[in-house]
Amino acid sequence: MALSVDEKYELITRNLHEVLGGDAIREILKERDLELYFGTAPTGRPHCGYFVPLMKLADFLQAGVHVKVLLADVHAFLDNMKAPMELVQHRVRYYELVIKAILKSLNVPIEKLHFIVGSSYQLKEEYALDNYRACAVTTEHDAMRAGAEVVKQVASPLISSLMYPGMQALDEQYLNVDVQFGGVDQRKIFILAEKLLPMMGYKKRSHLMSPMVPSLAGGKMSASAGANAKIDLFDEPNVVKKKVRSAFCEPGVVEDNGCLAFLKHVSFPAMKFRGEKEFVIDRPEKYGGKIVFNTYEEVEKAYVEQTLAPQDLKDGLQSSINALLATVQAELKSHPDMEGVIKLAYPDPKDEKKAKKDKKKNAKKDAANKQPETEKNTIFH
Ligand SMILES: N[C@@H](Cc1ccc(O)cc1)C(=O)O
Repeated sequence: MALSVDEKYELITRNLHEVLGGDAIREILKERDLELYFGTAPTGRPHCGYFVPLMKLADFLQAGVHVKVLLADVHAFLDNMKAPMELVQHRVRYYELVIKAILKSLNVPIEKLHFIVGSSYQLKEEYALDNYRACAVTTEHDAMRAGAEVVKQVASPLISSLMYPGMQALDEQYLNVDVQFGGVDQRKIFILAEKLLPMMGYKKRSHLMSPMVPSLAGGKMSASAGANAKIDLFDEPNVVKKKVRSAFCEPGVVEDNGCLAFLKHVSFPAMKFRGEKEFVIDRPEKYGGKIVFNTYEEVEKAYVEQTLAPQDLKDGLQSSINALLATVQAELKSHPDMEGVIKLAYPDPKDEKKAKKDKKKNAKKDAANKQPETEKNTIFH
């Protein structure tokens, strides 16, 4: 069934924290399909929090948007070498498989989904020159501010981390899109892009931002949340159960409640995509029996009125996460060499230690031919 412009706009912007340039999006939708990109720096290992932006990608695809996923390998390196160059190519592969598996599990059409690796165009002459042009009109102060919530903050910022925001802005031009989508943590970079591109003679793009969803431990879902709060995509059902059980979930309180947030931003939209109509909490008969909800709003209302207890909410949540993960895992495991991909992308720290030791040994051997390394890995100290 073809969607109207209003229906598309509603689907594209639902559950977002902020929309910049919504009018321009509407105008384009009247004429043609929207072109959008979402960039992700393959630094760590994606966990269940990753479902939040991906649910939005599902909305975009459902609304007929051409979605480009930028696997930002160069950015992963520029950000304080969060991912060393040797590892980043392997992580790019893992991220692509994960994103595809998740979107497939939601039954959304993926013909309009494309993956682009940053280094495939960011190393070309034209981009490099534009990057220098961007550097020539961006102050150190503005670059620092733009990256404050994205790039790792250190006492002596590296030039690479200052180049990061400007290059993210340039990507909008080089990926030839109408819109960039990301978490609201990207806001300052988006604002920089809205100023920088017109200064360089390029078109200003619209920006869509998803909210930062609290983790199951309460607080922003980020690398700083404890390991127990993060559910890995390969976690077994009993591990998921345990992690959800230990989640922070204050009775009757919606704020900072990672369980409710996950239900709102992931479980309910996922259910609809998968054609499941009801959210069922299988409460034992002696505690009142099964509870059925049709919308997230109903769950929230019951929770606030305290007719739904945290324990029961968690029970429903863990079974919904496990149902989602079951299809994602089946999809990922159907890859002929999933284990090999993971091993290369996330080498066992023990093997890494050994590799480092070997490297040191070798380095000592040819130390005679080499200049001495500085302690801090900087030029002046
Ligand atoms: N800044 C994004 C990654 C990204 C990199 C380059 C882009 O063009 C877009 C997004 C992040 O924090 O994950």
